[in-house]
Amino acid sequence: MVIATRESRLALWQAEHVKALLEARLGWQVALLGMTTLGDQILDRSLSKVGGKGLFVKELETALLDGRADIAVHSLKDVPMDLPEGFALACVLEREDPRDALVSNDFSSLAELPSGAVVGTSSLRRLVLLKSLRPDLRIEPLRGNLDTRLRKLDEGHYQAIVLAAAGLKRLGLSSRIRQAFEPEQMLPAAGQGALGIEVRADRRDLLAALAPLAHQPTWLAVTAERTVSRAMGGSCSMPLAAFIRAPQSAQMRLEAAWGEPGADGQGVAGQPLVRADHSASVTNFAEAEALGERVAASLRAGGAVWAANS
Ligand SMILES: NCc1[nH]cc(CCC(=O)O)c1CC(=O)O
Repeated sequence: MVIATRESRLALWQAEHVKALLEARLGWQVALLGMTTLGDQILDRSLSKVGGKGLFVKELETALLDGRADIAVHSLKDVPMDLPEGFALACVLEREDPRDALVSNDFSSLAELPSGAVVGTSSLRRLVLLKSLRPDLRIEPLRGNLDTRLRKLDEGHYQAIVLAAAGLKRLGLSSRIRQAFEPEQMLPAAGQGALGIEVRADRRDLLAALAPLAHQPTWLAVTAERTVSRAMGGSCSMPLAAFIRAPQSAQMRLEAAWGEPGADGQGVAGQPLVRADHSASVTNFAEAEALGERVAASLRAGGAVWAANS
């Protein structure tokens, strides 16, 4: 069994995590195949300008196609809802911490940041959510893997940065989290904190073997969340948050938020976020997608539209 993985520390941790799971639960022998993707190479431009979702997964899928690897492990946040023809998600694992986290060397919360403070993030979602909480902040682009982003903070380019708590925790960097935002403050991205295992759709053997590893409530919840993303335009770089807090209940409440990034990437002053939320009993994928579609329709009715690369 070979796992194709990106070579960032986070991707390697995730691949090792799945390797250990497969060895313990299925008794398999697993090796890792490290690869560099386009998304890892392009560090100077915002992901929204270079193609967004899919950038991190294409090379891994090529390895699955030509048989160099059997499975690929992904952060679901980076994976488009509709995989390319011939690929399938074999399972989604139980979600870890879905929250965003503030990291700073000088301030212990968003509220403590002085007026006009520079906060690093290249996520349009984080930009619009931060701007709605603190319109006075200056948001500056911040790309690169976790270590790079932390280093740029430590070099003094930003007073604070915002990134996924899950990534920091996986790498043993929880001590750097000054504030973990609760979803009511900063709504997470569709799929944030959840890992998925991708295989070639014709690998029935793998689909069957991996099915027992699935965490069904997480899978249903992230399906609903990712349906909102697909319905709004499908790019991972939209100013969109979509999140289900308590997926263990048959009644799932899907919340979403949308903001206007503005031409200068600083948001549009005074413009409130478009918010939508609906609840439904979700016991299968069709119901999850229907819930996601309803929330997306409400966002659009509230004025949310995605003009790519605007
Ligand atoms: N876009 C990069 C990315 N993809 C997944 C995670 C975090 C881990 C996860 O969501 O499972 C991150 C880092 C970040 O957003 O700070």
